[in-house]
Amino acid sequence: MMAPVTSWKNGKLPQFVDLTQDSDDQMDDDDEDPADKAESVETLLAKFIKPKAGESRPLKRKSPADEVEIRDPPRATPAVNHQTVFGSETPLPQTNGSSNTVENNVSIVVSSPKRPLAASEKPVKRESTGPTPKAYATIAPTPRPIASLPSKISSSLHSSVNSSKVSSRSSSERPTFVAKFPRPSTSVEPSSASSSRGNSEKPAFMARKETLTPRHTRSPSVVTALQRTPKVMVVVPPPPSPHTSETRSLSKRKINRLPSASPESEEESDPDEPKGIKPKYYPIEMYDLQADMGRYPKARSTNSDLIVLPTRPASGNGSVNKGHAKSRQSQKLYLRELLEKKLRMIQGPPVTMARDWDGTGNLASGFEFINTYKLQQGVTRADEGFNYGCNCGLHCDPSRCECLSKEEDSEELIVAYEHRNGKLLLKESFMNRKAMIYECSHLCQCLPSCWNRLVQHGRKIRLEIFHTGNRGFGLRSPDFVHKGEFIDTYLGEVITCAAAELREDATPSHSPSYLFSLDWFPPSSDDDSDQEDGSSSSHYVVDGKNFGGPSRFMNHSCNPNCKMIPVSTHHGDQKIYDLAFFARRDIPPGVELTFDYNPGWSPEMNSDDPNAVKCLCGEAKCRGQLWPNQRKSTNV
Ligand SMILES: C[S@@+](CC[C@H](N)C(=O)[O-])C[C@H]1O[C@@H](n2cnc3c(N)ncnc32)[C@H](O)[C@@H]1O
Repeated sequence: MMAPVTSWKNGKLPQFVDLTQDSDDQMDDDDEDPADKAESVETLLAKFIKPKAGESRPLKRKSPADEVEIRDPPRATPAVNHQTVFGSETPLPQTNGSSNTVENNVSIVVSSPKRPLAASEKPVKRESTGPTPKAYATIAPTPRPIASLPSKISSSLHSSVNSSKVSSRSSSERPTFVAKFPRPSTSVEPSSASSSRGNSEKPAFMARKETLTPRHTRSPSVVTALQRTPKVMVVVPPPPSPHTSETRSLSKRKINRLPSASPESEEESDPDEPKGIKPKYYPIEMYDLQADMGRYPKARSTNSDLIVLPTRPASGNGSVNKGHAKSRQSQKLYLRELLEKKLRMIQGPPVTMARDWDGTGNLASGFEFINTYKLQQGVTRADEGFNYGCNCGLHCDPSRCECLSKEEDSEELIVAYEHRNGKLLLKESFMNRKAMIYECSHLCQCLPSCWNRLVQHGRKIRLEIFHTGNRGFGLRSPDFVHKGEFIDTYLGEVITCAAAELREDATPSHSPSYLFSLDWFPPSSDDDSDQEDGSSSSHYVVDGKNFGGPSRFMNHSCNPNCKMIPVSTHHGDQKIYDLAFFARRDIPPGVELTFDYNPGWSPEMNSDDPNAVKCLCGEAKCRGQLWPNQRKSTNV
């Protein structure tokens, strides 16, 4: 087996040596005194044949040329990344070392003193938003509805808020689904996974190995050879990955763990697709051929904890080889298992897939469940210094808690939750209100059981994804859901508005939409300009297409049983907050959970656009269309 060994001499790029030689041998050579070079061949042979006591015995001598290369100490670091893989140092493609997902590399600055800010400090901070304190300071006072501001802030802003803007800013207009998701191939921001792999920079040794050993092929000659010489047939280990040691170690584990999935289009190379599921890289077919010959049981033992979940369909459209009903069945079972494993990763009470639906292919392999927002490039949370907590003590006082917002033109505080039916539920009076809920945060002194903490504790009901038959998947609960009960939040990738537009442009017109604007607050004055640090000053958008939570499957109804309300636990961040769903009425078990995609709708808003997406909610007073605009469809 060939593998690279680095030569650092004069900063040269790695050379290749025969690794059939023992690695100790190399070490011996490195430690060798230069005088040894002058030793005669006879002396070396004598050493080799009869080593002295305590002397390590070389297994094989290298050629002089090799010795020179290896003996040089590693003084100059070559211009490649190195990572130890299987005991040898493997050069990796040079990357900039950064991930494109902000999730990994964005630094959220947390103010060191976790104390509630003094009242005099807060209003100044509240007036400004943006990713950095500096940016916030330059932004004009927020024309935010007074009624939706926490009391601490609204009092100071009251006089400065433009009332006409307030009235025109009806929250019923937002947030709404705004656009559509992208196709994986037209990623706006390259995903961290694909960028970190840097697979365009495949090292030379990798290319050579692939050329020399085309092991995983359906070629009849391979089959014949296997049948002729079953005894000597071995499963050849995978070639070295050009990527990372992590990829490599995952590959090793997968050899005997993934079921026999035979993707239709092996030649199609999706850079985001984990290579571990491709026979091109792993001897899946070899295994099956051997199993066919009775060498070992066909069903491989599976340790589900070690299965690496692919994020893309095994073949272009998630379908399987039509000619092989058997493998199609096993693929189906595998995808079902895969989906169930993914569902188990969702935090909280179980989320299941209805048993009567077996077409889980795309969903299983093309979607990832997440438990929190996935911040993407250009998206930053507001500095923690802009956050604050109340000083009610262990138990918040609803008559003075500074986290609460105030009624418009009133000093009365808006309390969102109350205890009913032994549960903490949304107050009926809040149901028709157009206001954001400000929950207590980690900066408050109150207990986790505080009545002003609900959404932050997460989902409490079980959920089931099912297929509606005419509107793609839908969501329901096997539990009785009480009126005012919190259901779940909408999750996804948080992307900039500009990125969302690009994603929408790249999406065919008849595709479902998973984009949800975080535009509760009016845009700042320099809306379309991007900040120096790469972040965007306009609102963000949540895209639940590729990553999301179960609520991403909630369909629209013109008579919905749920309502989306924005909820914040970071009161100084006007760009990132939760989109929480609450039950508008009691919902019996098994009834589909729906909400209004266009809550600001009025009859005159209905367009004659023939491309407007038809609503199939089936309600008596159905509006006939989901949105007044085109390019959305029910074709899911
Ligand atoms: C957030 S997704 C909802 C989940 C989606 N049904 C699925 O299978 O992934 C929104 C898309 O679902 C479809 N949809 C939702 N509600 C609908 C309705 N009432 N009538 C027709 N299509 C609907 C539309 O294609 C819409 O773009």
